[in-house]
Amino acid sequence: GRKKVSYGVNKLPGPGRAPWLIGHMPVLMRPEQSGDADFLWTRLFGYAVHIKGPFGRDVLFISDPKVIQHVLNTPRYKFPKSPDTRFRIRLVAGKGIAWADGEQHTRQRKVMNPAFSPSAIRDFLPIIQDTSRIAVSKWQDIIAQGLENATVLDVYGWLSRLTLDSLGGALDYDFEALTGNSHNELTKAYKNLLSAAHYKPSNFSIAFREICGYLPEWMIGVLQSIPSKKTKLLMEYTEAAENVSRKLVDRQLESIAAGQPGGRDIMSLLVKANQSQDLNGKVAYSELVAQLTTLLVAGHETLANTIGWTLYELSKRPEIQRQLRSEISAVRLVAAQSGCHELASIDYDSMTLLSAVIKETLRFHPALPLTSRIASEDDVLPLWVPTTTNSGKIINKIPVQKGQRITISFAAYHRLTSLWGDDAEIWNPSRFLNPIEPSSGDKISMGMFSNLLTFSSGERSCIGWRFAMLSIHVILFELLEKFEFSPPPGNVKVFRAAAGVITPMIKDGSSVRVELPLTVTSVA
Ligand code: HEM
Repeated sequence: GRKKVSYGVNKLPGPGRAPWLIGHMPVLMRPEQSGDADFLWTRLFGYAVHIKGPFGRDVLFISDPKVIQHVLNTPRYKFPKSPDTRFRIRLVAGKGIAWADGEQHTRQRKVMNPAFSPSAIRDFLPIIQDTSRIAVSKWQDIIAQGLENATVLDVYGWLSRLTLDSLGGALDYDFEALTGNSHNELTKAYKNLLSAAHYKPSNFSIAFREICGYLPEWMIGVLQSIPSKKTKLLMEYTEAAENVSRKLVDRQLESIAAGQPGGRDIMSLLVKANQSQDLNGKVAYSELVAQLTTLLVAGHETLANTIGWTLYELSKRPEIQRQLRSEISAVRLVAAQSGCHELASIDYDSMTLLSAVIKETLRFHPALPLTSRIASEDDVLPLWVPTTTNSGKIINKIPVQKGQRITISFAAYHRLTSLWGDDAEIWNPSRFLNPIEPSSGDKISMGMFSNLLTFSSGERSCIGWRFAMLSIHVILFELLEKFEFSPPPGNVKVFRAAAGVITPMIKDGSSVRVELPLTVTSVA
């Protein structure tokens, strides 16, 4: 039998009662702006909060660094993704690595790692540079057509096409999203896929997705065939992506069979790595195919968002843009003096201000604001900051039982003043130029760098983080070198929509849409 514990998740402070069917999910998933509930709960109730999930379930809502470190960094899938989370992932990305669990995940990750190694990523640099320059010259053309040297552009729309094309380049597939004359089925199916599928879910779909996590395969198939606008969109997309993916995998298998060396693109590296595994290590053909969909979903809008929010913050700060531009010229000069006409990845690494600006955006606007896990066995979660239970008891650990749901708020964690300083509520890149030591608690060490959780941490962390960081550096470099960004005229308010990823949207009368309008001026 289980040990009786006198305190647990349901003894922690929290927002209290909620409707049985949907719990506090509407507050969390349909806020005015992404993170509203996260910040409010953390401010009112502390770093470990008791909320209600669908069907009366008790959920631990957590921003405490030590608990997060324990949950994400304990190996061997002790805290797997919950069934409803996996269902959601499966709907947008198929049964690829983000969906897989346990041993299947280990196998897939091993086969995919070579395509995301530092040296593989360096090979993708020219693709990212070339794609960025296509966007730059398109913008210059648009500006040249007007009377002034400035124009208002939907920067998010452009970034979304740019990141799709550069990811496509790394996958050796041409989406033709920037060239604009595309009738590509996948490009069309892709437009704002994540935001369309996740913005303002109804109470019905919140409960529905929860249930789907537990249904047998065939029943999900039947339910998905019930036509709704959102599922139809997703299914069209998944179908288009799988067609493309099959072509790419087949091409690589054929060239291996013909004894040819094969490409250096992600899918080729993936197929090659799989061929070199022994029988136990190999993943199935369908798993290879599912990876393309996964990579596009995981990498496309997340990248566009992060770069978009960086330009949004910079548009309000001309002085930081000026400093960045001098850092950019300096790097160009050093490269030219050493006889290189093209920049290498170490050149981008050397840019301290640009890196600080990017890190600050990753902290302030983490593309994925939260993730959900489930305890696979009874455990005790150590707290960084002691908390007080509803009965007044001060605790420094939380016992949890097998099956306990845990929602990790990256967004709230990234705003803890005890970790990031008193101005955590403000976008301020200088915090990464002169980092402060946290004043209290044990040392925290997690995430891919700088204790940021934007790419998560541990065995389920973002496999594409190096590719993402290089892309963000290169794209911002090319854009800031040629253009100045400022707020658009009028009183346009861009808001952080909670649409799975933190998406820039604007209100236009009674309708809202995905858009980031900025004034873009050619640098003389
Ligand atoms: C700024 C851009 C990006 C951000 C913020 C981001 C963030 C994340 C996060 C938070 C996770 C963990 C999800 C969870 O546990 O709930 C993740 C997983 C993943 N990401 Fe990224 N990502 C980015 C770009 C990319 C790119 C460019 C790629 C690929 C080209 C990629 C591929 C993946 C994959 C395959 C996974 C699943 C890994 C696994 O489960 O083993 N991501 N990402």
